[in-house]
Amino acid sequence: MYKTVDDVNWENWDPVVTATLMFVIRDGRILLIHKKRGFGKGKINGPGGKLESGETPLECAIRETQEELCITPTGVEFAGELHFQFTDNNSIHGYVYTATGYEGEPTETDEADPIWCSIDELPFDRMWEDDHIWFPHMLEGRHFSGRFIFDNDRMLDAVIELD
Ligand SMILES: CNc1ncnc2c1ncn2[C@@H]1O[C@H](COP(=O)(O)OP(=O)(O)OP(=O)(O)O)[C@@H](O)[C@H]1O
Repeated sequence: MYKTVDDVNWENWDPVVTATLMFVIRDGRILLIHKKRGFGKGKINGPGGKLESGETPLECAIRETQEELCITPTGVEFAGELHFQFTDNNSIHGYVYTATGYEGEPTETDEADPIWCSIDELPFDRMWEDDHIWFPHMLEGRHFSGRFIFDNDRMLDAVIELD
């Protein structure tokens, strides 16, 4: 049973899922989604999802943003990595990207509803519990690597490293 980040053998950690997140940030605002289905349904997050075979995390992040919001992000940069170990043995390795712009118009799809938020008023109470730990670093443009233990929706422990 995982309780703390130190309970995981990170050297040999073999995540069940590799996934991505993309955050378009411009003019003091960030483009988030209300996730309508799948893992994290009902929460506010960035567009993103699971890696498909043969795809790089960057390609996945762009594709998922196209699929979920009908936009193509531009000015994309790597922001950080997230390592989630769940008590039920699920585990997710997440790659986070930022973008400075996009082509197209953010549009609601079956998976997601676009929401523009001021970076000063983020809806952390409706987001995953880890987000408030690494969002400030992402918004400052610092690279981060986070390790987290979750029991379902509840975060049990967190460690964040900065470059
Ligand atoms: C535990 N704390 C967490 N904090 C922040 N973000 C988290 C997260 N845990 C998962 N995520 C993200 O949530 C998306 C799941 O989406 P996703 O893999 O697409 O799930 P979904 O069930 O919809 O699958 P498909 O759409 O069928 O691929 C994916 O971007 C992933 O990075």
